[in-house]
Amino acid sequence: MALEETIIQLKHMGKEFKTANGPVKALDDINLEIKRGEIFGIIGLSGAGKSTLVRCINMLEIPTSGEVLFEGENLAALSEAGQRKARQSMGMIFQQFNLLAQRNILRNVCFPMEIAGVPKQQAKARAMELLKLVGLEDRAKAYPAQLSGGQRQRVAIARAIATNPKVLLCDEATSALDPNTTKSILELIKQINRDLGITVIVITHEMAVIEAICDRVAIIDHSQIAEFGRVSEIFSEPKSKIGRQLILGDAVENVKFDKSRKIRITFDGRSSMEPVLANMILASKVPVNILYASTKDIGGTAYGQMIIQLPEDEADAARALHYLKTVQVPYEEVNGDVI
Ligand SMILES: Nc1ncnc2c1ncn2[C@@H]1O[C@H](COP(=O)(O)OP(=O)(O)OP(=O)(O)O)[C@@H](O)[C@H]1O
Repeated sequence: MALEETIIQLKHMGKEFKTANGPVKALDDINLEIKRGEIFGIIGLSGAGKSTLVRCINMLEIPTSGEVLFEGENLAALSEAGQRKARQSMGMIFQQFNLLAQRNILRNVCFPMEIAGVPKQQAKARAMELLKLVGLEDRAKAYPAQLSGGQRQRVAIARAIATNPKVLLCDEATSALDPNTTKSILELIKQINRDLGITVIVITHEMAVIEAICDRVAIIDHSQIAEFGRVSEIFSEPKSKIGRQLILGDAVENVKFDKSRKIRITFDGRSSMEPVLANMILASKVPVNILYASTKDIGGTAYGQMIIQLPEDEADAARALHYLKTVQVPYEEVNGDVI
């Protein structure tokens, strides 16, 4: 699918909360464009402003500055009916599922359709279809308490897409789930994006979630966007400090290196690690020391960084560097302050 058309645009958006202890700036000058049909990730540490961002997108919060455009229209300037329509175009799922405990799961899925005025029988038939889509058609009469966490999130997904939204907002939707269940829920979200063409916005503090399903990602830190771009690009070469911490791990900051000459090799998905290292050793004719490595395998290719101690002999070091240049593996010399 060509991801050219912008569905949501945030323009200089800011949000400040007034509290007893003075104003709290939750978001500051946020600029983002989300394309129709993509899976867009927003990642950041706790308190960075992720939830506020998503709540501004679906109008649960009103930004205190800037604009949110949905399909080119400023949400704040829409009539009440227009805002209702826009809100119905965005389904949302949460970490704690937020199902109605007194309703069985069929009636949970029917709920947004009831609010939208869909006739009862029609709503029921659609809810059954959706329960089938999420693999729970045989549990229609069960109550939320009788389901596992993963099953509850499946019901929440069915409910969120019941009114045919254009966007699905997922706020830490897998944070309460174990790794296997997380995987299956992410697969379901990906399937919904692919088969129904629903744009997905994923809010998470977990890199693994971004790696698993997102096309592009924005890293948010202290209320601002630190960097954004394609997941493969950000993962191979995070430019912001928070990006490097989230992607490469912060351990490298705490490693003490000696005074020897060192390089950082960046694996950006074009090269796989083992042949590069083996051939570099062959080229320099001396073993090299790996001082630090933080690499990930994303879709079969290597991303991340390695810090290597160069051979003491200048000529050996030059041969090793020459090899890296020849095979176009990016590297840079680093000193004591390696991050
Ligand atoms: N209703 C509110 N009133 C006052 N301050 C708020 C409110 N909502 C959020 N904040 C503050 O705004 C900042 C951003 O919070 P937000 O919940 O958006 O972060 P987050 O990245 O989603 O974090 P978490 O992952 O912990 O939920 C925090 O400092 C938070 O305390």
